[in-house]
Amino acid sequence: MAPRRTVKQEHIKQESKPSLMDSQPAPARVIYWHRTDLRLTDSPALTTALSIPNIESFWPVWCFDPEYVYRHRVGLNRWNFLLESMETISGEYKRSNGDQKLWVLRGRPELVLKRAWKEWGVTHIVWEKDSNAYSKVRDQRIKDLAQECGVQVIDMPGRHLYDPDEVGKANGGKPTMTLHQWQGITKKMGPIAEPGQPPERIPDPGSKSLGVDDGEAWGSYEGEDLNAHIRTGQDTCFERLSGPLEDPFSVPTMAQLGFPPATTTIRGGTIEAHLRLDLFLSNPTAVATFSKPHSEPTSLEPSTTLLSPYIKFGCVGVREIWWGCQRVIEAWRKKGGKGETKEPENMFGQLEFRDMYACAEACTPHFERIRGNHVCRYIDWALSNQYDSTGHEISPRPRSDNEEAEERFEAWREGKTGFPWIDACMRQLKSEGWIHHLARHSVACFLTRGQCYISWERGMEVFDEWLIDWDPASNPGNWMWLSCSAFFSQYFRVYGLVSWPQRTDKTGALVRKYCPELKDFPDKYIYAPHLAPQAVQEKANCIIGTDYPLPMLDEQACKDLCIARIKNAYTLALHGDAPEVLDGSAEPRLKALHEEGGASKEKSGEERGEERREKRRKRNGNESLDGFFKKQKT
Ligand SMILES: Cc1cc2nc3c(=O)[nH]c(=O)nc-3n(C[C@H](O)[C@H](O)[C@H](O)COP(=O)(O)OP(=O)(O)OC[C@H]3O[C@@H](n4cnc5c(N)ncnc54)[C@H](O)[C@@H]3O)c2cc1C
Repeated sequence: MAPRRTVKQEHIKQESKPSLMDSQPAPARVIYWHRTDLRLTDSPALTTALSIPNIESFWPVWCFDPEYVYRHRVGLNRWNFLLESMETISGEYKRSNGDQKLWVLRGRPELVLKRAWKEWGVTHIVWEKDSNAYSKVRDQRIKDLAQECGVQVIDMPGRHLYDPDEVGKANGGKPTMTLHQWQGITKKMGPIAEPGQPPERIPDPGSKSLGVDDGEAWGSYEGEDLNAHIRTGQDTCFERLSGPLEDPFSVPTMAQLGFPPATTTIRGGTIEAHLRLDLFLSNPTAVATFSKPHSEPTSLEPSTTLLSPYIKFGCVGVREIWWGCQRVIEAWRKKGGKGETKEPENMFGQLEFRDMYACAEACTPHFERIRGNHVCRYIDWALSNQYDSTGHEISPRPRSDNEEAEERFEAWREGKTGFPWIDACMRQLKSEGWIHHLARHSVACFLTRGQCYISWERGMEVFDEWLIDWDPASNPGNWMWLSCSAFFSQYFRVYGLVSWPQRTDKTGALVRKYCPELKDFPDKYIYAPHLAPQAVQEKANCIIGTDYPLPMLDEQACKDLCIARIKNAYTLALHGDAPEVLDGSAEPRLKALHEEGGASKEKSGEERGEERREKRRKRNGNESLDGFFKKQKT
């Protein structure tokens, strides 16, 4: 086992001034600002906050930010998960100290924090650092404000195995584009820190009031409410900074936000997170032999850990998972366990992928779109973002004149493509807020390079809204991977819409659950009901074309067309920051290539490379993650 590395404490400047009376540092009044770190365990930032000398008062705070509430599309399931996670940690605080809770301040962080600093005489604010672009801008605003107000800021990494900014620096400011590259860099950065001990007792809060707090525009928001379409009731969330008079500083409810109940069965919070982690760790063989490519996207019960929503909201620390797996596997080895899986398939590989994307995002401007994104290949997808002559995205987005693409996109989103595997995955996503990784592969491949040739930006937005585990690095990163825009280039490997799900479930259980109109079809036709004879359709009480859609496109013909076009885009070899992409001349050039059809006749570098890799794999008998994909029929 790697040597224990403890959390560095040098961020705490010991500059709390000694009082004149004695050598004690001046009393510290500390706000711990929770963001997506809703846990008390494995939190270097919280540990640091609690080790500030001579704490007189301590407030764990959450800023309910109107920017997040209105400016970011968030589905009901993610809202619900967030609120449950906030309630749970509030309860944890209360259990540690009856006077404590999560102090929820409703309004813009720069307004409500400033108010709290002033009213509560705050000396320090501490938070877990985020590396994504949005958080960096927000955090800098708060840092500047804190400096003006004489409040000391401490921000500590802790969300990832390694600080993505530091990994990026060690990589010369460049994004990590392969796991191998990320591993090479982090190997030199020392072992992954072990999770620290959770706090024993939380100090008392000082004042429990912020004085008169209504009448101010704490939660004012000028822009369009992007969640208006899911609000069914009145939104009263921001009426007062400290929430309802009868329950001050409480966690908002779905009803106060004007939302109806969520549909997901996935419960939020750190208790649930640890139960789930313990359950996974309780089966050492499963931990040691975990193999992502061999998990089952068709399974009704998740065949992977389903820890992602908890990791997203920080209900569990990544180091707890990492070291939990290490310990279980070591004990299993000692007992003679055999057949251990390796990176990237195993659980360590999964957590490393997350870190790899975080570093890529931290080092890539405009990671979430094509234009201006230097790691993303330019492909002339349908329904790409539209920009005006000054380079600003046109908003609200005009409907494209490519009606066919608009209709296909809508059908994909609503689970009405006529391909039961795709439809079941999309309906599960909408209803549960989570789908298996390989289900994500299937629907993303289908929408982009597989059949529809629609921009990954559109698919990513739908995931942004519906995933509970939405992550600003992993979501665009994986969409670029799946669309062969970055990270992965074997665009000729396309998931079969029937053969792929059949690999792990010939009976179509997931389809029967999420597309109940198909539930009485025999197994033979469950993934392609349009091929069933009329009599079979009648017996199943479902006429294809009436009760369930006909396939919206020809799978094979569209696949061939996509491959040919993407090959042309690879030949053109432009990325999102190329002058031709920025000035709009790339599109006609690529369209001309499609019309000539020339490039597609020759084998591309990727295809030739793939042939070489395949030969090597055959020689070595080695099954990599990609090798596994190759095995399935396309
Ligand atoms: C198109 C697409 C979009 C995705 N969007 C997101 C997203 O917004 N947020 C997100 O957390 N994951 C995303 N993923 C990655 C992955 O699908 C999920 O992390 C995983 O399915 C979560 O389930 P789990 O916790 O059971 O995973 P497990 O297999 O049990 O893995 C454990 C943890 O490792 C991490 N992880 C595993 N695979 C990946 C991966 N490929 N990329 C990044 N992290 C990974 C996650 O934190 C996950 O919880 C996306 C994948 C695709 C193909």
